[in-house]
Amino acid sequence: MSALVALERATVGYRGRALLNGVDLVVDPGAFLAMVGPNGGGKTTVLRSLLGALPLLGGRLVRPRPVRVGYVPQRDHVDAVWPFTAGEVALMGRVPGLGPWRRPGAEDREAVRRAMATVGIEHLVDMPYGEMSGGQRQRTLIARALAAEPELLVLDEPTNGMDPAAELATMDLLRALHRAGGLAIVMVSHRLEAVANYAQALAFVDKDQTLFRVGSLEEMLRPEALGALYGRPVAVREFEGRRILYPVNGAGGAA
Ligand SMILES: Nc1ncnc2c1ncn2[C@@H]1O[C@H](COP(=O)(O)OP(=O)(O)OP(=O)(O)O)[C@@H](O)[C@H]1O
Repeated sequence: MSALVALERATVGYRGRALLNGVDLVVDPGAFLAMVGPNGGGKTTVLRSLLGALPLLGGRLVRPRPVRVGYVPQRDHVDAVWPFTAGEVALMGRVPGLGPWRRPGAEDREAVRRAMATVGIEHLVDMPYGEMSGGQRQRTLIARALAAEPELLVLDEPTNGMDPAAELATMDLLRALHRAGGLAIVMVSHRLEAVANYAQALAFVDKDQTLFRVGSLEEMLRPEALGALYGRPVAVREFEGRRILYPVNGAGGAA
């Protein structure tokens, strides 16, 4: 089965200045990949390069066929004073497929209703976006992306600034979406622990360490890979079925 999209030996950066070189990244149908790294480490830059939104400075972006992508931007980057209801925001996800001069029709409204029901906010369709909680806004933005009926859902820091309960609820929702429909998911997070119980593959990104490394969850949670990201020993333990990460001192005890 061919990849949905891939970067091959890519150099990513801005205005001729490379942030990272030699980036190899393959997104297969049904993948669940999380890109993790410190703030400013280059995660969004790699994501934008993968989506073709930022020209590569070297290497290749491979797109074997057109792929429908649903993009969920960072919540904080979406203006909360938009004078729109949740339903109207979600309907924006249909706009790229409408073509010029076509107004949304019954099919578009039905796609929006389905998307809002999928993320559990069908009852909030008439609520002003600006009056929603952070978690509700996140669901609205995910519904907007799902309304486009994507094969690949891309999310930039979907749990940023959320309390632990809202973070878990959002990650549970993404897992349910992934399991339900063979949807491929690529997401960015600066918190490894937020994604270590959900993603199937991880990419560690930190331009300051010239680090770009991608592998299966098991591979990337080994001490050696974690040490490369954090610059110190980090251990993973399972507690009540969930992985927990914590720094350890040289002797192997908790720091
Ligand atoms: N449009 C731009 N032009 C020039 N430099 C940029 C641009 N956007 C981001 N950068 C720089 O690229 C580097 C990586 O930024 P990027 O947003 O990719 O990091 P990130 O890992 O996604 O961070 P965060 O977790 O804070 O969103 C930063 O030093 C940033 O200042």
